[in-house]
Amino acid sequence: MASTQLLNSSSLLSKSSSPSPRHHRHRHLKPPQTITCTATPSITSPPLPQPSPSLPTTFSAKYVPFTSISTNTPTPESYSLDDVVYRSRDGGLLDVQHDMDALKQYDAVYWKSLFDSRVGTTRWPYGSGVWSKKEWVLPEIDNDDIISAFEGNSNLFWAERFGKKFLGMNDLWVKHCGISHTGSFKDLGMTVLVSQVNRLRKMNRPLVGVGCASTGDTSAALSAYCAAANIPSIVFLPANRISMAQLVQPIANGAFVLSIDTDFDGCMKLIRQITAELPIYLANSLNSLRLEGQKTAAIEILQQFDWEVPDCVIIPGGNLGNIYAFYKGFKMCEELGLVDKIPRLVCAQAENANPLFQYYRSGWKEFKPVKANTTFASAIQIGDPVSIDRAVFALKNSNGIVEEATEEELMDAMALADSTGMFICPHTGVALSALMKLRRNGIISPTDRTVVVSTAHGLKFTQAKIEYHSGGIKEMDCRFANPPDSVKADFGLVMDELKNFLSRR
Ligand SMILES: Cc1ncc(COP(=O)(O)O)c(C=O)c1O
Ligand SMILES: N[C@@H](CCOP(=O)(O)O)C(=O)O
Repeated sequence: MASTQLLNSSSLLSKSSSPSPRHHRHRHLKPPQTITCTATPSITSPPLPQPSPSLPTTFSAKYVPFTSISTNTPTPESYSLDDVVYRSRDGGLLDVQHDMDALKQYDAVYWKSLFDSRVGTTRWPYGSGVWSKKEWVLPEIDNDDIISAFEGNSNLFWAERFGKKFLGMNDLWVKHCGISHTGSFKDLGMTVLVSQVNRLRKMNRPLVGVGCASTGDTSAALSAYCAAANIPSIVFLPANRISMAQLVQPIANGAFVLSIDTDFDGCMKLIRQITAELPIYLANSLNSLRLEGQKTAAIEILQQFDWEVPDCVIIPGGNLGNIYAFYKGFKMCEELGLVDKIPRLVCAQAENANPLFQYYRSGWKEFKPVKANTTFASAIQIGDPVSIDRAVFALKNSNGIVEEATEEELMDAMALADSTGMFICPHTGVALSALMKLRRNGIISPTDRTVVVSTAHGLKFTQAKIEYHSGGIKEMDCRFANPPDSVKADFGLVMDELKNFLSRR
């Protein structure tokens, strides 16, 4: 039932049968103010500042070795975003570096006004929460090459009841990145990556498809965006380790799906080897393009708070790209003067897959990959995260914290959140458990403005919820289970049940 609901609600799928969802109407029209090949800032509303003719009208970005960012050392090594490259010459990570000098020519008021003016519009592609920040994301792409489902602009939910009831907090927020086209935050990165592949294929670059290893969400996003762009997608899934709802997504979207008898880390190793051999573009977050889209969620949070910076942001971590993406989004806002500080970042891991937590607890002495054990937070069952260096950098530079959650803690937290009207995924349960611990030990105070990043839709994880609420999980009390009562179709018996229920309230 969960998967049916998700598939029915996907606007990507309905696109082919119904050619004119509201935001596609303008796609091939060029309204006077639309930016085309260059990223000329364009503003027409009277109160918005106009770029002066003497200021730059194009922006650019390139790949540089991540170490040049983390050590703040200029490097001659760089690559065009049109190159197919995932690693620096010495085998390290890459990062997308924007021409900050050009961006700094415009003041903070300009950027805030520009971004705010695009929220909720139907103007292609700026109505997307990602592409509303195009100049900071992928400035040089032609608008017609963009593959978007108007992702982003997700609800920043005031978790009033959860905060007050369980934590004594009045300023707790949940950023629902999972309420999205394919049901997770991966849409934010995938629109950027697939758009760039679309551009490269139009430039006749010999890319036969796009591939990823996945614990479920990356593959769902990849296959949907590729289907929309008519680009072949190839996904490697760890056999029997992802939810049925996640498995059916790439299948339905026409991906070539290999269910492989290994764990995620094994699939990741294989896809890296395959993409080194074949002209298949790598879609995992090792590819730094993905993080450019994901970082917009951080910018969006600031925008939703009228550019006030929250005290703390808690993010569940697996392959560890997202924690860096959030850091990058916040940092860019600080560097360009939109805010004057960044929030404290917390990365939350499942105890059963906690290599970052162990590294943190050792005082950052030595990183050791782990064999990730089964966890209800199956999308973060990852023992050898590719973005470990990015995550450590983000945490060290944000006074960051790493926390972990046991299976019982994460499932209880999920059940408690659901009981206050949310319907979250187990990964968000991990983040909420971390928050509960940090509140208990006083690191987060009752008045701290705190944002928990919810990464996937709860409907993808109904099986975990069913097991919890039926109380059938080994060695777990399932304290907050709410199983249905069975009763015969008899007025008196139904009345008895109801009286019983009401007397307990
Ligand atoms: C639902 C969900 N939450 C959290 C994560 C963790 O994100 P990251 O791998 O960027 O740390 C993932 C994927 O790994 C995910 O699918
Ligand atoms: N949770 C992820 C794991 C892969 O992460 P990625 O961000 O590197 O693609 C998934 O859904 O597959």
